[in-house]
Amino acid sequence: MFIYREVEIRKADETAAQNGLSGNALMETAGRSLFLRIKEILNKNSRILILSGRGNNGGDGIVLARYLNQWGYKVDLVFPFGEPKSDSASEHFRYYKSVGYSWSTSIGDGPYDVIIDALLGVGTRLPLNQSYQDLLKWCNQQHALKIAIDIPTGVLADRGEADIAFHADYTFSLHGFKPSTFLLPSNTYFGQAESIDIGLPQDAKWKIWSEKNVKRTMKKRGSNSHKGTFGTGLLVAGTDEMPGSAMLAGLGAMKIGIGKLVIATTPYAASIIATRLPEATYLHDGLNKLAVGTFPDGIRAMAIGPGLTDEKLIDQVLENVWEKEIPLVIDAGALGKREFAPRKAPIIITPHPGEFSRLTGLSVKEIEANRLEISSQFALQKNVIVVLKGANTVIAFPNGTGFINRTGNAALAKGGSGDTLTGMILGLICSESDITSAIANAVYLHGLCADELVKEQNERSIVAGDITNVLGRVMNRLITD
Ligand SMILES: NC(=O)C1=CN([C@@H]2O[C@H](COP(=O)(O)OP(=O)(O)OC[C@H]3O[C@@H](n4cnc5c(N)ncnc54)[C@H](O)[C@@H]3O)[C@@H](O)[C@H]2O)[C@@H](O)CC1
Ligand SMILES: Nc1ncnc2c1ncn2[C@@H]1O[C@H](COP(=O)(O)OP(=O)(O)O)[C@@H](O)[C@H]1O
Ligand SMILES: [K+]
Repeated sequence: MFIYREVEIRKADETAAQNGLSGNALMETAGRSLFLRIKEILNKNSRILILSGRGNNGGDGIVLARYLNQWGYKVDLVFPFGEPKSDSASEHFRYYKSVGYSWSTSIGDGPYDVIIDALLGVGTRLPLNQSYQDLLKWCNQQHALKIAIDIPTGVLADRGEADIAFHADYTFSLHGFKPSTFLLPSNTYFGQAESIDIGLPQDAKWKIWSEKNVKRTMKKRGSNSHKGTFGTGLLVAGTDEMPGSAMLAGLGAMKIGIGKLVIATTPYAASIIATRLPEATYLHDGLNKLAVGTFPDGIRAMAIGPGLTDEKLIDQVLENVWEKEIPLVIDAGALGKREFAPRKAPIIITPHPGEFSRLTGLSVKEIEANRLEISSQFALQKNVIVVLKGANTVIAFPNGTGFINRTGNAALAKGGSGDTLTGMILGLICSESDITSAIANAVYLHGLCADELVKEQNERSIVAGDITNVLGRVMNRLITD
């Protein structure tokens, strides 16, 4: 499942055209593929309205209308803003007319059972003028199944801004998803989003991390393995006031399969956590000890931040460990504004949008409307791996690639779920060899646990501590030989 920005889509079209696969041919494939998918959700007796714009999105609508006509569906093809003007759409319109199918520039008498929006696609520029807004308002008032081609008209391809937009039940995106499918507020207009293959090679920098990826990258442990195989992690977390953050992160790390875990925390926090997590060992007064240069032996990766508040000590600890060649997960209290000096081993930061706003100086609204691009830029500039949390968590790598995670739900919108994730990331970085898939799998499994939990109880009642209770069950379903 691939994600393409407008420029990448244009490049793919251009490359195809330069090498003999014309825009006209691509439009034919797009329209036919759309027909084959859409007919699965249509009824032969339905009255279908296709609203076509003047660009290539409208052209897809024309090809789709031709196939629907050909197969006996009742379809009205309407160009509310005039006849097509792009080359490929004009050619397809000529062919459409030549085979004798009807069309109009005004909408007929309703009611329609299905409205298909082929008005604007990736060429959209906002704002929409009044006549577009009026038409979209009318569409949204109709009691019809609403299907958008590529993106709902009124949203952009790459950014999340949207004012008035077509409120789709389904959006069928061509070649791959567009970033706005996962951004706010645009994603509220897509309904069920699906990607439609149009025969172009897939080489997206951004992908959706899927169950298939998890199954491919997480395997059963070898029978000869021992605790050393899965590494020792150092978790620097928790204070007297927030002992639970260290416990939740600790459970995350241990229950996802770390070999050994050392928790650097306060003696009071340790005394509480140890009753629930006797498997871990404890570095009493850990933050102070690490700040003066103590460091336990044999650590394979470290996470710092959950439940921590003392910025001075945290800065000191980070300075001391910066040169160590172990991956470093920086979360919560350790995510103050910092420079991220160059470092040999990977840095993983796990901000929620509020924390990322402080790190970048951008507003939360701006971040949500553009979370892929902003995380990607930050990852590139600072040479860090960014896990930007929230619905559709983004994982951005310094080489410009990235993943979107689609598991999880609002049950996670509760204190402590981020702490659990930090522990899970630490646990998989220690116990798996590939850091890229380790991070993505931790994020995926964290969300999947919440999806599992809401099958049995209301999302309001689920607490962060429940996540790791179902982690073993969820992993059993995914991890095979
Ligand atoms: N590789 C692919 O993915 C393919 C994409 N195709 C389709 O081509 C579409 C892109 O086509 P285009 O580049 O022609 O772009 P659009 O079909 O999105 O239309 C752009 C046209 O609408 C106008 N426009 C933009 N914003 C407007 C606004 N606010 N008010 C009024 N007019 C506005 C522009 O001036 C331009 O003339 C895709 O979304 C997809 O549907 C397919 O035809 C086949 C291949
Ligand atoms: N609506 C939601 N859908 C999916 N995931 C969510 C949602 N709300 C929160 N989450 C996830 O829950 C976690 C919350 O992290 P965070 O805000 O840091 O919590 P805390 O600091 O209290 O532990 C993140 O992994 C985030 O992606
Ligand atoms: K559209």
